[in-house]
Amino acid sequence: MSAQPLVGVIMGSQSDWETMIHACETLEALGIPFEKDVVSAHRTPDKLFDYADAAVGRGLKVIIAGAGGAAHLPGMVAAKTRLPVLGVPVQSKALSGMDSLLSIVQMPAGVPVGTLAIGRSGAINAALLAAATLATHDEALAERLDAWRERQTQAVLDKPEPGEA
Ligand SMILES: Nc1c(C(=O)O)ncn1[C@@H]1O[C@H](COP(=O)(O)O)[C@@H](O)[C@H]1O
Repeated sequence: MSAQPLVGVIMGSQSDWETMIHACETLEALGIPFEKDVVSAHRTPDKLFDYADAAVGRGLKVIIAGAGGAAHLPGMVAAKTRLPVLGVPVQSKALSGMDSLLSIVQMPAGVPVGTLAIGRSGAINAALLAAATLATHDEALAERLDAWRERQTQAVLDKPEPGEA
């Protein structure tokens, strides 16, 4: 997207993309400019510090951070910026994402990370929470978000009854 990104979507590894794509697709559907990048607290710590330090100045309003396993990325970003950080636990192979969830959720008081559900649902909901946050100051986005919610409701209502084709 060419407009000034308002949401930064970062992930610990390229391998998280199959989860984090759902956050990006949701932001895209809502017309929210975003950027995406791989940033790792473990593998690229200097890049993480630079990213978090520069985030406010670059005009980002919310950061969505997805990571799996020893998922320190969201917490470390939150430690370095006052922007709201939404953490998405990526489903890990060894422990099905419980490790990711617990690594992200149990932050010490004073350094908040808004922790979402494991996997695709969490990625989508992170984007929706980012949208809801931005929509408090953006009437046009608020209308797009309302329309998105209405379409979701209608899609459920339009489904055939269970057991029907
Ligand atoms: N949890 C983190 C962090 C971090 O928290 O900084 N950096 C990479 N990772 C995670 O390692 C997992 C395996 O990564 P690879 O597939 O690259 O081996 C990924 O889910 C990633 O988020």
